[in-house]
Amino acid sequence: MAAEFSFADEYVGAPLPYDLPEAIPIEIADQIPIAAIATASLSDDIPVVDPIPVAKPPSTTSPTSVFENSIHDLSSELKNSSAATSDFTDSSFSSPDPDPDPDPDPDPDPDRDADRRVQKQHSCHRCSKGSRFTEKETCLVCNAKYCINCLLRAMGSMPEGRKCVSCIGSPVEDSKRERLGKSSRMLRRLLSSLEVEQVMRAERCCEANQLRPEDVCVNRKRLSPEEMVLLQSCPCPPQKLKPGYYWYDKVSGFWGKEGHKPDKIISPNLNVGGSLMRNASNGNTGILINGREITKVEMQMLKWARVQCAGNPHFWVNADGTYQEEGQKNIKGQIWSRATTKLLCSFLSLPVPSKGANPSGEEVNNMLNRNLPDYIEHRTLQKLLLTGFHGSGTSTIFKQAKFLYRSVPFSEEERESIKLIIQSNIYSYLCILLEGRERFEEESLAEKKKKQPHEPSGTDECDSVTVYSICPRLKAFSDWLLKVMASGNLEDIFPAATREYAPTVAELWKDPAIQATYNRRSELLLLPSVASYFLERVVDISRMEYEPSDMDILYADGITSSNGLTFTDFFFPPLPYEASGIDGADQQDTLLRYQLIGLHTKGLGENCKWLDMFEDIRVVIFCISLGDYDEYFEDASGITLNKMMESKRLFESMVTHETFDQVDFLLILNKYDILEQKIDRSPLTQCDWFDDYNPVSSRHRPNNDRNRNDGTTKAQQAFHYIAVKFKRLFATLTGRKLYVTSSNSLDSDSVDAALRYAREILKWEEERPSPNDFSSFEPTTLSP
Ligand SMILES: Nc1nc2c(ncn2[C@@H]2O[C@H](COP(=O)(O)OP(=O)(O)OP(=O)(O)O)[C@@H](O)[C@H]2O)c(=O)[nH]1
Ligand SMILES: [Mg+2]
Repeated sequence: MAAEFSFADEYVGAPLPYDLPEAIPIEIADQIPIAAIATASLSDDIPVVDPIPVAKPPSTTSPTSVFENSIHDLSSELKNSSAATSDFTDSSFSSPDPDPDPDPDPDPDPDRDADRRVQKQHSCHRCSKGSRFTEKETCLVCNAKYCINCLLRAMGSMPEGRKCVSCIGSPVEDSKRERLGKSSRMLRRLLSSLEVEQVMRAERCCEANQLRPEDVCVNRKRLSPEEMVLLQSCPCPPQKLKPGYYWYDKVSGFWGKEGHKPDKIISPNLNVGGSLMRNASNGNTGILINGREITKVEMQMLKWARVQCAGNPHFWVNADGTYQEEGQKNIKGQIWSRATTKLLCSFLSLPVPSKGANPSGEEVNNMLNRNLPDYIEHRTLQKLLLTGFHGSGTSTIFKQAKFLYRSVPFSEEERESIKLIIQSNIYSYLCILLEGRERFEEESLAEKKKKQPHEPSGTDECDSVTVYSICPRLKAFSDWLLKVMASGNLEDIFPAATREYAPTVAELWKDPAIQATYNRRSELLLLPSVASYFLERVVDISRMEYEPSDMDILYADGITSSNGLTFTDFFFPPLPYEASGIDGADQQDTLLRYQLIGLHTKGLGENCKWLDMFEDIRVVIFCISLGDYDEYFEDASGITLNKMMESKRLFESMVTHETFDQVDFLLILNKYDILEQKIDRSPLTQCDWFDDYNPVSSRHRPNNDRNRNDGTTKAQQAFHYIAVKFKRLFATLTGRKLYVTSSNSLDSDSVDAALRYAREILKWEEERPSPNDFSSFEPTTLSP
């Protein structure tokens, strides 16, 4: 070893030998020509990356043979290990080639001397130059070594880390997994630190370099990709998992290699692998824990823990260590209750529950805070894009999602800014009302005049008063406020002055003229329905110490980021009935995280050009207000348009956008409550697109009463009609099926149901047969 150090010290400044063998004979080290080392130093013109993949270097360990060998080692280990494995006859495991070609590149010259063989073995795979002492980088798959001049040509941009181009996509040798993500000196010389970081990240996180689920067998069943994710991302996963055969006791969380005593306690209740076998750990004590015959050391541990073992009892042991005998209902004790038991376990090399373990299974509720490996994170994050026409309720749905699924829906900072928005919104609402009042006053005066054109105007004052008139003091305040708003200078008086004026605003709001104006709110196109909710409490809301309630936040308008994009990550907590008996599929659901991306139409750009950004969206949730059918707005050029028609236009451009040509759409027909309120007085045919609406109706029955023929209400009929209209439109435009649901986004349960429906759609999509699979039938019904 001393020789190695002196060797390295001698060549300070030159590249140090890479992969220096444990013991280098000093004579060889002394013979290395300095020139040979110099060739390994970084040349100024780093070779341009060769885009054409180089031929896969011949190797004594091809990717498959490497992998097969590890399986082979494993099965032979298991075969030898115990009688328990002798009946392991899973024929689905391909038996590895017992004698893989020992040398696919046989030496043509059997007389070549040992030094030359060593030289070839250690020279660069591409240029054949260099010796074992020149710095080289090794392919993680085939072991080919490359010198600094050839590395980039051989490995390209390294999308999966250090692999020859021809090895990309192949699994890495298990023994090399420890090396993943640990950069080498050569790489740091060739690439910038940012590039090195990127390559290392790719090496660590790309899917091809992960342990393959089918290489891990739990309770004699190979894992599926989902089971693998579940296992690796649970709160107490088996650390440093390698290919192999394992047993897992789901009830207690005990985990071990087949034929061996337990060596870990992992999270219980994971639905992975098959059923636990009695002989899983090759025990021969006659004592059973959760159906597995325990080993002698475990029996010893039980005895020390004062668990009565006479008569070979069969125990049920829970994750918290409590145990009971099979067939008996009472808990007999707790294995870990005595401090000495844990000590003895470490003495016997038996696992004890880890501090972080949460035996109650509460971890399911804490999934959001997990630290998932990037590749799992990526695989388990489902993106849902939420958008819709202005005022359709997307922000309300978004806020509901935060309230429903986030433990801290809004930070202190967010609440503070929402508070200011609410306080200033009040003045916007009031101004809409004041403008409306002026308009209505003028109209009614004109009408008055029209009715009595020839009457003598002796009582001037009386003539100029209408139900929309306000007293001079309030009129002066109104004029001043409208002027401030028109000049866009609300910020100048807000919030200080507005606090002062809160009592005047309250007085105005209560004034009969404003109330009369408010009664005609359907004519005030810009007045949101929540105006009265806030105006009622203007004095309270305007106070400095006002803190918006959840309801206030939900109702508040205008909480949208400047670029029109907001997002929130969440997972669906199990519903009460799900939590009691989470089955396999549902357990995997709780693992999936969702990202709700709220996109305001103003962020879409012309012709929805920014939609290209959303290519990894799984479901588009398009929101339409059911109340829009008889509502209008003025576009930029002053043309009055029907809101439902505009919603339809936006819907058409979204569903036909090429980014979403494979993406499922969920249409939320929102504001169902408003439809219920107005359908009786305002026919659906007000919207041109619905002019053929002809519901089966019972004339003498009120809105919410059941229709005599089929038991549906008017609102339900209208909803069905609109849903089918959109389904047909979608089918015509895309040839696909549209999912539709109704909601009232002010009601959290309704939003929860709608978003869970989006989750169902994702599940169906995953189960959906590929287009080539003609054996299954895809329903094409248009009914919602
Ligand atoms: N009655 C009723 N009101 C709703 C419902 N959903 C939303 N609103 C109200 O409708 C108004 C508009 O809702 P938002 O969620 O702000 O709509 P949006 O799609 O974000 O609209 P913009 O961001 O302004 O384009 C708000 O005042 C909401 O409180 C609903 O289901 N029923
Ligand atoms: Mg919004």
